Formats: sequence, structure tokens, C-alpha cells
Amino acid sequence: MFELKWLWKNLEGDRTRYILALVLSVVGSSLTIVNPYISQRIVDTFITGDNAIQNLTEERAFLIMLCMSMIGFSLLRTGLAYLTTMQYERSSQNMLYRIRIFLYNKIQGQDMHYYDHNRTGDLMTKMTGDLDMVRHSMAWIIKTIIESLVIFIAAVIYFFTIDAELTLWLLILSPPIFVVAYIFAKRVRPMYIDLRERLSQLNTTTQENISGNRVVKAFAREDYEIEKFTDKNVNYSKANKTAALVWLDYFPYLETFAQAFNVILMLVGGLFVMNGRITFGEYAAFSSLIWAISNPMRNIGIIINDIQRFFASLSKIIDVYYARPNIVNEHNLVEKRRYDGRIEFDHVSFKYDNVKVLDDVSFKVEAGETIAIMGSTGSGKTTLVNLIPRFYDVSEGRVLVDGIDVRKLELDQLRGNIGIATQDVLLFSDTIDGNIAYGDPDIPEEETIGYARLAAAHDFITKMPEGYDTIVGERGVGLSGGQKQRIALARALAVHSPILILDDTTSAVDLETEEHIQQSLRELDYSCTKIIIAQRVSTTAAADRILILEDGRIIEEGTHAELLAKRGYYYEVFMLQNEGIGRKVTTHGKE
Ligand SMILES: Nc1ncnc2c1ncn2[C@@H]1O[C@H](COP(=O)(O)OP(=O)(O)OP(=O)(O)O)[C@@H](O)[C@H]1O
Repeated sequence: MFELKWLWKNLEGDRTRYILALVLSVVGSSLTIVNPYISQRIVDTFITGDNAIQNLTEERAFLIMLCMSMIGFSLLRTGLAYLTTMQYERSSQNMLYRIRIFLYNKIQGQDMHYYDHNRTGDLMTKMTGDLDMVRHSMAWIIKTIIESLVIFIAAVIYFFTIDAELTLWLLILSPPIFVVAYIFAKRVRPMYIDLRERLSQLNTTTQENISGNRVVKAFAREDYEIEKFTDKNVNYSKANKTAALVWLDYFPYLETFAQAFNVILMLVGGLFVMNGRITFGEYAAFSSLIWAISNPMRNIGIIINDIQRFFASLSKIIDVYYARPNIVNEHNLVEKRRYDGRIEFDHVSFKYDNVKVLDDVSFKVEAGETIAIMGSTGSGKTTLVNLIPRFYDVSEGRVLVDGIDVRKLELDQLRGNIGIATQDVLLFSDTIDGNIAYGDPDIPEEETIGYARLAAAHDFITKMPEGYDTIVGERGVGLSGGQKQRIALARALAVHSPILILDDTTSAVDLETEEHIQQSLRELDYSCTKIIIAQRVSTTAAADRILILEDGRIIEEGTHAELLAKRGYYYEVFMLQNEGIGRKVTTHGKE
């Protein structure tokens, strides 16, 4: 079976330990029959046998030896059980550790398309609950199955050596039990797949609710969110109950069969003792080991439940394990090279799934030039810049950097040559200094401060309680929108890259701060091609060229003055933004 082969593959490094655990399980469980055998000897020789009294006085040493052996075997079994559990634990924990690292790297290596189609809560469930379920199965469920099976077989063999007919009488119950268990397993499997899906939905809702708590509070939608969560919680709980109740449908049959073992033993075994077919000691051996046959039957439902959960979780993990990104980062070791920063879009079209978002876009940017991109919301600006670092690949045409198709460039190197401040600012729970130096943790502190100054962030940072060492919360909690944007800008500048992409990076800062930032960008101490998405004419005016995007097509292109002269979209935006604003951008692009 593919899933089990996969597990075997991932046990590499711990296979010997795992096999040792399996062998110890088999040995330890086989020893279960030793004590009932010794009890049988004690009963037959010293309690009920014809010469019991005589034996008791004459063979006392043998009795003591039998008693000591019972104690010895019990201790041996305990020791073996300890060792076995240890081997199962260590091999499964090691396997879990390796798979978790692999999956984490796998998820890290996925492209944007993957993240667009996979919910964070679902991925988190796979990385935690599903992996734990698989480990638990490897350590406990497989152990339980093996031990139950071995004890069952050992008991049956032992019973056969005592009396085959009585054993067959007992085994008569096994086929109906297996039929009931099979029907149960078939019925419950889809339920566990559904249960797993509902757990993932519950986690997704919880995760979204926690990360979006500000929006929830802002719109006073706590009740709605609680309702949504309750709904998912009820769904999950219902699915759990349904699966448990299905088990209860079968439980009475299995329990009755399990109890029937004792009844058969009492009736048939009792009769055989009376007939003298078996001794009382042999009856005692049957009686003390009957659990070895009835317990596995009794537990078969629980084991099936766990196996179904195990396969439901395993298949989810295997999905991630084998997910292949379309945009692959080979992490090839290539000599670090600083690009010139020339960019060209050559008849580029792009679709998200089947929806065309960019349509035949062509333009060129020379090294060191500044290009501004403007356009109505949803016109495709972010999508366009996302094609340069290959967050997505074009559907048609080519994106070239320094004259080479980006699909032919080493991805790490390409991205290492691009500094980017995204529209949706994300800061990590770290110090401000750590956030600015995220792309290059080795930059000296003076440089971090220098970039913070350029991004107009230094002043507000120094006013914070611990300056650059202030820890910002998850996603930058504790900072204003404009402050976050400025730290994100400093982070993009700090990588010193020949291509800088700023996606609406100054939309939340005041005009004066923006002016400071514009000035800094013009005076950067390294050569750099800048692509700036902006909605404000004050941002775009000084660019070497401005592209206007509408429904994924470039509808206007030129300098500030040229576009104003065209009296098209740009001119309208210019007029709208300058009317009633105290500060004007002139038709020459200067204030
Ligand atoms: N990950 C995605 N999956 C599917 N469709 C998307 C995705 N991202 C964006 N879109 C769609 O693509 C179109 C262009 O989006 P894009 O973000 O590029 O526009 P934009 O011009 O940057 O908008 P804005 O100015 O609002 O940021 C929109 O219709 C949007 O709904």
C-alpha cells in the first residue's frame, strides 16, 4: 500500500530501531502465554492433581522454582514492555521530526498559487494534528495491533496444544466478529475523512478570527464571529458524535461476541473437565488466557477507528509532501551577481486560474530609471510587479531582467536582486532593527539607521520606548499604518538591490513625509531601477515615465508633462487631486 511504503521511506535512519520495536513487541506478547502455562502446571501438580498433596511435600523446590519463574517472567515482560515502548517512541518521534522539517521546507518552497488555494488553518492542522496522529499511530496503534495479533495467535496455538476441539468451539465466534468489524470499518471511513475536513475548517475559522480580530472589533462583529465559530464547532462536534455513535451501533454485537467466549468456555470447557477430557489446570489455562482472544475482538472497533483517523491524516500529509510548485527555487549555488536592473515586459498576459488580469503588456525600463504605475483599483498593478520576482509566471509573453527571461534566472539570485515593499505590509514579531535588517541580517547598525532615516522612520523609532530594540507585535501591531509602511520601505532599501519595487508604499504617510521619502529615493547612494505603484500624482510626477493601467492593459505611457498634455486618465487624476488641495503639483512635475 502506497501510504505504508511512504511511511517506510520516511523511517529511514530509524528503520532498525523500528524493526527492533516490532520484534520486541512480538517477543514480549508471546511471553504472555508463559505464566498461564506455569499456572496450569502448578494447578495440575500441586492443587488438583491425583498426587497433589504428595507433590506439595516432595517437590517443594519445583513449586518454588515455578513461582519464581512466574515472577521472573512478569519482570521480564515489564522490562521488555519498557524497552519496546522506548524504541517505538524514539523511532516515531525521530520520523515526525524529519517529516515536519521536510513539510515545513516544502511549504516554504511553494509558490503564490499554492498559498492562494490553501487555507492557513488547514496547513497548520496538517503540520500539527495530522502529523501527531501519524506519529501516535506508528507508536501506539501499530503496537496495539501487533501485540493483540501475536497474543491472539500465541493463545490459539497454546489452546490447540491443550485441546483442539475446545479451541475450535471458541474460534467459531471469530468469523461473525470479523464480518461485523468489516462492515463497521467501511461505514466509518468516510466519516473520518469528513471529520478531518471539519477540524481543518474549525482551525481556519479560529486562525482567521484571531489574526483579523481588529477588523472584527472595528465592525463590532464579535457576535457574528462567535456564531460562525460556534457553527464550525457544532459541525465538528456533530461529526465526532456521529462517528462515535456509529461505533455504538456495532459495539453491542462485538461486546456480546466477546462475552460469549467466556460462556462457551464455561459450557464446553466445563463439560470437558467433567468428562476428564482436559484437566482442571488446563481449564484454568484457558480461563486465564481467554482475554487474549476476547480482548482483540472487543477492541477491534477502537483499532479500526484509529486506523481510519490515521489514514485520513496520512493522506493529508502526503498531499503536502508531494505538492510540487510550478515555480521552483532550485537554491543552486551560483556566483552572487549584481544585476544591472534592466526590465522588459514583452507582450505579457497573465491569468489567475482562468481570469485574464494582464493583457499584452509591453514596456521597457532602463537600468536606474524610475517608472511609476498608476491605474484604477483592480487594474492589475500589483499583479504586474509580482511577475518580476516570479511570484507568478506569465501566461503568455516574457518578463526579462537584464535581457534574460526571468524563468531562466536562478530564483534566489533574481529575488536577491530585488528589494520589495508590498502593499500589504507584514512585519514580524521582532525588534524594529530586526525587521529592517530582515533581508540582510549582517548589515551594521549605522546602516539600518541610515535606511530608517531615508524612509522617514528614524524620528518616530527613536521616540519609541526602546528605540530600534522595540519589539513590534505580530504583523506590526503597535505601529500606525504609515509607520509600518516606512519600516517596510526601510527594509526594502536595506537590501541594497539594483531593482526596487514599491507597491503603494507611501499611501498612508502624510504629504510632507512622502516628500522626504521621494527626495531620499532620488538620492539613493546606489544605482537602482525603481518601479513605484502609486495613486498620488505627487508620487508619480517625478518619475522618468508613468504607465497607466486599465483592465490589465497599458492605456497611457509617458512623462508627467506628456501625460498631462494627453488629457486622458492621468490628467483627470491630476485635476481631481489638485483641486482644493493647498499644495499643487505643477504641470512640469515640480511643486
Ligand atoms: N491571488 C489572486 N487570485 C485570483 N485573482 C486575483 C488574485 N490577486 C488579484 N486578483 C484579481 O486580479 C485583478 C488585479 O488585481 P491587482 O491586485 O493586480 O490589482 P491592483 O491594480 O494592484 O489593485 P489595487 O490598486 O486595488 O491594489 C483583480 O481583479 C483581482 O481581483
